[in-house]
Amino acid sequence: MASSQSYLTPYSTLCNKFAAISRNTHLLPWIFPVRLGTKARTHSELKSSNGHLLNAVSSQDGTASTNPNSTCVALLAKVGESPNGDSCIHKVSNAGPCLSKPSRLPLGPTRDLDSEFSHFRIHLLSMYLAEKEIRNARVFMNKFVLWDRITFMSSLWVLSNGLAEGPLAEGHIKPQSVEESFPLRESEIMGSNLSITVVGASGDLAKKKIFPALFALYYEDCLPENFIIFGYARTKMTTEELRNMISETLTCRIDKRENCEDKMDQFLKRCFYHSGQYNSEGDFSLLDRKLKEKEGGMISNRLFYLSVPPNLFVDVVRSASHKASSENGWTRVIVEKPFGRDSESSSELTRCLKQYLNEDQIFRIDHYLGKELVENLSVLRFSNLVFEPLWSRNYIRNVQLIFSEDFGTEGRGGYFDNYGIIRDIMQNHLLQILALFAMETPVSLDAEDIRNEKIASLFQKLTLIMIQSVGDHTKFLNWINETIANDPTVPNGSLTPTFAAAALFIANARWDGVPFLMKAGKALHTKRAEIRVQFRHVPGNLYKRNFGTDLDKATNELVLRVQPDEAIYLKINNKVPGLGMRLDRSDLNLLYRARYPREIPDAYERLLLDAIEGERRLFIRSDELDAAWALFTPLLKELENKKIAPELYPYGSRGPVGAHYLAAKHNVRWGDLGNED
Ligand SMILES: NC(=O)C1=CN([C@@H]2O[C@H](COP(=O)(O)OP(=O)(O)OC[C@H]3O[C@@H](n4cnc5c(N)ncnc54)[C@H](OP(=O)(O)O)[C@@H]3O)[C@@H](O)[C@H]2O)C=CC1
Ligand SMILES: O=C1O[C@H](COP(=O)(O)O)[C@@H](O)[C@H](O)[C@H]1O
Repeated sequence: MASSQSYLTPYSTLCNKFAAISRNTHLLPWIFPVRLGTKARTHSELKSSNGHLLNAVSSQDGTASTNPNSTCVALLAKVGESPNGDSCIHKVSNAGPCLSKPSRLPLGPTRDLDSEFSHFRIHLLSMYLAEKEIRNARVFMNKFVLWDRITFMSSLWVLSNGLAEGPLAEGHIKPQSVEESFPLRESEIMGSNLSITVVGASGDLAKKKIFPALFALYYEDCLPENFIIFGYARTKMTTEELRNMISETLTCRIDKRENCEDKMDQFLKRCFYHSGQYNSEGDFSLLDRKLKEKEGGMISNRLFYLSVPPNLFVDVVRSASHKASSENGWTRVIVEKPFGRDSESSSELTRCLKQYLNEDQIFRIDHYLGKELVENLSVLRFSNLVFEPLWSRNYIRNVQLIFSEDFGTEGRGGYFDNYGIIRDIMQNHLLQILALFAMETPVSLDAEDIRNEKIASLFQKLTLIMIQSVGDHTKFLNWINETIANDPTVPNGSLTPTFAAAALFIANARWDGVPFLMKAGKALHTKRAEIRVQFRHVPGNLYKRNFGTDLDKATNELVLRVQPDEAIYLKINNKVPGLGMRLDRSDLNLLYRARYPREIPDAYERLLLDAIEGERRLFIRSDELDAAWALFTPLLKELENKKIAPELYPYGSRGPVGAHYLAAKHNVRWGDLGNED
């Protein structure tokens, strides 16, 4: 290694190069895919990662040591400095004027640059590069966890532009296994503040779901130490009134535990209110001022939750992005559905949002993806040997996705009449579940790999098959219940369906010919969401005669009950104990409340936490959304253009009988009709 001078001189010139990277927009696409792969970490893992890293450095230059601090000391000695122990890492971390404002570096809101450990690593890497030891630098970098490599690749780009070789090709970066990454929770990075603004704070969803979910996250210590929550809406309200409003809906779900009341008080103290118009940049500017006051000069990361009707999304995003974006941290926006009414309006919405936001700032929520059992689908499939081999047309006869609610459009008739059950439930919640159920194995669990797989292996190959039910035109089961007709918020003569059923097929090798049936309805006899997988008959079944004539009854069925009372059970045939040979259908039953006594977090908790941590896996990417609309738009247009009148079904019933015709046409019997269900 060279003298201290030779390290330091070129290092200082690198500052300008770092500053210049923001103008090198061609670098961003290169850095971007890697950034998407970042994972959150815990503080202790960061520390251990730091040790790992230092060991990697030391093994490079022969100063092998298992102690990060001594490695640090040894390295610094080479540049003529002699700090000791813990102070070493801090000293090196803070070195270099160009790194004093790391979050302004071109990577934008990446968490790693906020960390002093990253500064340290950049510094060390720059030593190698300054010595034109590009090979060593590469080896060094390859030892890093993915998270670190974001920092390093950006440095390498800049440095290699100005130093030894040309820009590094992507191929130089060795893929890192998932196991090797050490997630760091953003909240644990020092000196940053998280500000969450709930836009539409006076509304139903905010009260019912968003504030309670935020409180639950706070209770579980999942929010960063420094966070504030602002409610924003037109309604005139004081902060005190907002707190009173929220406190009415916060459940001490964990009330069996201690401190719930205290925690609630502490949580409410972090909540504030600002009243403003949704399209007023002036009002968002005032919000920005209040946010800054509370953020107290820390790096600010800002999350906006758009809990307002969709026609307000663009106004809010425009005003917020112009006037209330974070200046030194990240800004993210959670958007609630509906994302348009059809392909055209959805693309238009995406186009408008993207005038103000990048795709990676937009978190389109589909709260069904945050439900425990839906999240578990991939685990069940990909980490159990017994299921994946059966997961195809060879063994599966049909798949059923069932959603029912035992209440009608009450209170949301205005919204619902404009959308209907197909847009409200099928095009998003059920289709997303179908995609996760049927996709091919993704390359990794990375958000982009999963979403790519959903698109590539599935959406492009799906066809929606409909059924004729009434006359020549009604190709979709399309029912309306009595209450929508009587709901005062629904215009007279509404043709909006509250019940629908559909059959879909996937034209690929795995699923060819397997019907995927969906049915969704409001005002039915029960509230339930489930996935039912009916397996084929046992060929040449020795016990055939024990089942009578109805062989369907004897097939295995796997049920994932998403709600209520989460469960996974497998219906099997079993011998009834005794001297005779009587067979019985029994369940191998994993009832969550029996197995896991801890309460299951609400979907909104999981999704909010993911958005805070920048994890996109459970959010809808714009191309997924386009594909979902492309599937449903022609059908919706046909229904609406032809003004096909839905048939009535009684409130509280099991829904229209036509759903059975649809199933029968595809040799399917709905699984939710059996006695045991
Ligand atoms: N509620 C639910 O269960 C679910 C809701 N969603 C979606 O979440 C979002 C929010 O839902 P929800 O809370 O029910 O919606 P609300 O209808 O309650 O609207 C939220 C807030 O937006 C403001 N607002 C409502 N209508 C208008 C309007 N025409 N012009 C200007 N401001 C208006 C009101 O605040 P103020 O008057 O104070 O400004 C209201 O409190 C919507 O996009 C909805 O589709 C998605 C899934 C479930
Ligand atoms: O998105 C929606 O979901 C709810 C049902 O959600 P759940 O978590 O209670 O099952 C539905 O009532 C609403 O119409 C729809 O917009």
